[in-house]
Amino acid sequence: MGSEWSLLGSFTATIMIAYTVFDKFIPNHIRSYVQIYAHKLIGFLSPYIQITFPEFSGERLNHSELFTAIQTYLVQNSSQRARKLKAEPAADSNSPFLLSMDDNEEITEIFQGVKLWWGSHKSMIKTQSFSFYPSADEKRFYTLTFHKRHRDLVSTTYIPHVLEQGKSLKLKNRQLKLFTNNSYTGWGGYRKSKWSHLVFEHPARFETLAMEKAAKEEIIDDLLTFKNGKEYYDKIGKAWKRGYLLYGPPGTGKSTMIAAMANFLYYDVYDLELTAVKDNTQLRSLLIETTSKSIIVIEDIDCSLDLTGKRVVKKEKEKSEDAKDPVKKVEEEDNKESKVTLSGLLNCIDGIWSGCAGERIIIFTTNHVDKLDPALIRSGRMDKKIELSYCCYEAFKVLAKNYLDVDYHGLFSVVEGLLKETKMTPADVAENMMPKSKRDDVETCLKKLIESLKKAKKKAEEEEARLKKEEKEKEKEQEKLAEAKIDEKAGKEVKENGFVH
Ligand SMILES: Nc1ncnc2c1ncn2[C@@H]1O[C@H](COP(=O)(O)OP(=O)(O)OP(=O)(O)O)[C@@H](O)[C@H]1O
Ligand SMILES: [Mg+2]
Repeated sequence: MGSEWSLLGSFTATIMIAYTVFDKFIPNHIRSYVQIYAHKLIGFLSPYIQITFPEFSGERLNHSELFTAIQTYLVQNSSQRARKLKAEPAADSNSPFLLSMDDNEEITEIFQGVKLWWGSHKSMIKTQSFSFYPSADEKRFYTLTFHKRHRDLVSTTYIPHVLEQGKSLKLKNRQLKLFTNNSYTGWGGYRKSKWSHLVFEHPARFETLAMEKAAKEEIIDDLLTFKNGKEYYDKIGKAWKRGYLLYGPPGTGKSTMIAAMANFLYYDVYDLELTAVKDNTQLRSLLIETTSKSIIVIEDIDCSLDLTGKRVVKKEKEKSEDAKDPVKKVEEEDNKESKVTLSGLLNCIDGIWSGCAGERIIIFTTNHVDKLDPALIRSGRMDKKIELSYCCYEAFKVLAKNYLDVDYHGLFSVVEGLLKETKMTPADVAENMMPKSKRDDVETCLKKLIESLKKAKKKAEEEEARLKKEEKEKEKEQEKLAEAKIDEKAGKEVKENGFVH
């Protein structure tokens, strides 16, 4: 084994020295010929096979999932064995930093009695243009070297094993992310991503979500069935996705519920701001870039999209004036209204979207469910519609536990009675009940809430009385108008016929 290792080491070193000399002193056109023949010669002489795994792949140089899985696998397996290590901040993990093998370092691994060598490399891409993204010009890759008699074992067993281990380790270590879409200013290649992300650290959980217990359990069951439903979706031949529509007045917990869902399922959240998407093509490429095990959220769908397909057209005169001003022209380009149409969105939801790897949830929220186009919310697109409404007694009890840490208090019955007669959102109940200083005990907080509920009740009653009064006045006016019309008609008849009925 030792001799094999040193043989490979000296062989690699010779090749590297030769390559450096060659890279520096030989002109480009000769270099490519020499490279082809040198590779052939190495292939002929060496009993070893080498596989390269580049960091970026494909025509658009997307980040390779393969590379990421290997990287995770090697971080776990190399830190004990490599002599040259590098420490990097762990953006995607629970620990503050990660140790992995340094660039141009190699480690050996024995798999089913077979020896393999992993190498970590970095090369620079020579670009002419000045770049603000120095790291984008670095090309990183891993190499896997093994004897050619193990070709089958490596390709059919070892590499799949590494990928599976890497992916599951990543899943185990990862932190949830909250993605937001960047407004389009030329997402150019791999340098500017379509999505930016932060670590998702919302504390919401189903236990702290204020709503009726039965409704909550139904949603949890639904989510669990979905999460564990891969085989079922395969069996029925349906894409593994689910659509939810959350609707209700502001402050009833729609966004909070989305956070609770993400924490419960351990899915990333993609917060899709439709107004920053210029057209259907961009929407499609954004959705294609989302990963599985994610929730895609479109908040306030009624406000984000012109559901009738009509666009606000600027007056021609204003347009031509703006066109003369170069600053306004640039601003206009940037602020151009979103041209995402309802049909584009629907196509994305059930067309392209279905073709993506599964395990995705899409959630729409709205304050005005009646404003939505039926096509958007029909079954199959929105599989479950969840109404989040004003605070009920059960929801209040959850909030009291969250905010005051009490399960019961003598004043609860007063609150219960008032909640039956008054509409108050969970957000307002929470705000009114929250201790404002250290001196505020449970009773003080509950009394404050009762006071606010009474005020809200009085206000609602006054509002109702005002509306009733307005209605009556309207009715009276209409009656008067009708009477005046009858009088006018009668007057005309007298004039024309000269008599009264
Ligand atoms: N059902 C609830 N359970 C627990 N907390 C709630 C609930 N509803 C509202 N809250 C509290 O009120 C705040 C606002 O709620 P949230 O943002 O979820 O409302 P929303 O329905 O998304 O409102 P909007 O329609 O304005 O987006 C939250 O930060 C949360 O603390
Ligand atoms: Mg919200």
